[in-house]
Amino acid sequence: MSAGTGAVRQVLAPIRGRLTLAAVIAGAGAVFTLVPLAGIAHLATLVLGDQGLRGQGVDGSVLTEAIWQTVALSLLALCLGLALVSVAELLAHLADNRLTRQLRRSAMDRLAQVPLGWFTSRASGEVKRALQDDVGTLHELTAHYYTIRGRTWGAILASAVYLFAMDWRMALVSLLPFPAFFLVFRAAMKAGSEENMKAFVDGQSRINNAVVEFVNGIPVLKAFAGSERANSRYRDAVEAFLQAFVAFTRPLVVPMANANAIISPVAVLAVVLTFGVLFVGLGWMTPVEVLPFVLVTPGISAPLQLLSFIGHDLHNATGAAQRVQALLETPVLAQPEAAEAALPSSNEVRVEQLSYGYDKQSPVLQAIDFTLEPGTVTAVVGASGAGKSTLARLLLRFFDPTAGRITLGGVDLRQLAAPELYRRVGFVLQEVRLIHGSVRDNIALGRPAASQQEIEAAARLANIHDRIEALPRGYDSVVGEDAKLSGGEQQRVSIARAVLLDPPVLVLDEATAAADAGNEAAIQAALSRFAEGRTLMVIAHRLDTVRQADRILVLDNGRIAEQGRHEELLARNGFYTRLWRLGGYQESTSC
Ligand SMILES: Nc1ncnc2c1ncn2[C@@H]1O[C@H](COP(=O)(O)OP(=O)(O)OP(=O)(O)O)[C@@H](O)[C@H]1O
Repeated sequence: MSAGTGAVRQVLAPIRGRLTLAAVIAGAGAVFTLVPLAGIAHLATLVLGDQGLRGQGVDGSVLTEAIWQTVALSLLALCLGLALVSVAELLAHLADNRLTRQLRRSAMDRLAQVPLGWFTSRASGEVKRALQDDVGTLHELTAHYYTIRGRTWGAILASAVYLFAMDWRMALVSLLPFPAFFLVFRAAMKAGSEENMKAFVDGQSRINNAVVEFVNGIPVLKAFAGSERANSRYRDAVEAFLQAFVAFTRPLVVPMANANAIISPVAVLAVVLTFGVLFVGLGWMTPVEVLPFVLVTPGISAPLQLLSFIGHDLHNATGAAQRVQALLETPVLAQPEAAEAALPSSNEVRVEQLSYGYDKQSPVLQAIDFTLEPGTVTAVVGASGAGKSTLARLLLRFFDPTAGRITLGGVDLRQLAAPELYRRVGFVLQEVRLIHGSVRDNIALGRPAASQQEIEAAARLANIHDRIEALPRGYDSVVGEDAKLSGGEQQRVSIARAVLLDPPVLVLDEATAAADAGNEAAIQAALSRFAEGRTLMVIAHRLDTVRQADRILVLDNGRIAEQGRHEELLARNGFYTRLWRLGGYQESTSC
């Protein structure tokens, strides 16, 4: 069993029994729908055969009754067969619905527990692909693949058994084209080597990526690279795919055409008739005994071809199942058991011997120690890549530290239930995420029960109330539709969201990054009002925005290089002073 088929098995495990049942019922349905063909052959034997009623000189009324019985039985079998196939389809679709619901729920449950930091390193497109596109691809497999397999195998086996029951010698030769098809088909598949197949699949995914890149990057590419070069990557991907496609399909075309020709109904009929004439000539069979073979054997071609085509569905679903399975197995952040969960005794945050690395080889933060005293402002500064944002994320338990710990009111964050943590520690981060909903919903995200007055008060404090009032539908305007907000305005909405939660501790990461000068002043004013009386950790590139902090931590390469107040650090003439000078700030000690 390959890893791919293993993933399909695992994903389908909850509904495997239902799918098997659906396939068996569909197979039985296919058997019944073949009965009318056997009925026609039987009618011919009744009417024309030497062993039939005519041959034995049976009177007309018995013959008529036998004919009607055969017709009635055939019709009954046809109706029953169609009903069984419909029941099987219904079962498979119900199982598919069940699986889709279960997969989406499990994925959402899982995503609710994965570290928040997991989302920062993944595009939302990746999650959407697994939850929407891949679950959709699995639909083809669950709702159709198994019933089609059941029907095709049912039809093939029932036909073979019937033909052997009629005349085993004729059955043997009539069915010869089918093993021949398999031999040629296998040879064709070998000709389309695995390497070519891999290049074909890789080419397909390169095109997908290039399309996304092309569409996302059109404005930048056009502005900087000129419209001529804008789509060259996409064109290259299309060309490469075309070559891979030709390399993959060229060796397949002739053998596949041969394979399909061998089992085309005309070819199968030709074989049946040739041997039929021969067997009749030899006196092994009567012409009417050849009829079942003429009627039934060509009917095996279509299901067999279908069987070879639906192999593609399985192939497509394999990749989808692997991605869904990977999403369902994303490592989660351990939450304390209700009995183990502790409540913080204060709002003091202590960071003790904290180390963290996104991967084991390269530590991003090492042996960090500091305390956020209640009611104080601590600023974290440092060069780009020093680890400032990582420190903020650890404080919000986006990840757990590799070594050391962070405590809130004496309780390790790992022992604190997530709602308790986010009730006490609010945050406004670089990447503002507004949901597709009204501005009111966006502000009240953490406290849906908040009153309109409370929401407006939060928006006023965040300096965004007047702007919201000016929107076409005020607080009911929908973000991205009639509420087109600039980066700085979105940031103020996210500040209002944090304000409404009224957390005693606040982590701000580059809160002014997305703002222009006017917006920045508005944001600064909002933040200083909001921060009043709270424990604040602010991360900033702009040193002039943090001069009034009670303490400044200067991060260098994941370690605290210096700490103290602005004046103390400047007086020290060390790393902070160099950063200050590099920033070109005029004023030195007064603030
Ligand atoms: N999700 C991630 N996965 C892997 N490495 C990461 C991830 N996020 C950040 N890093 C790496 O960790 C290091 C510290 O990054 P971090 O964003 O914390 O620095 P920073 O001081 O906030 O930088 P900046 O001021 O430019 O935002 C960098 O080398 C960065 O490449």
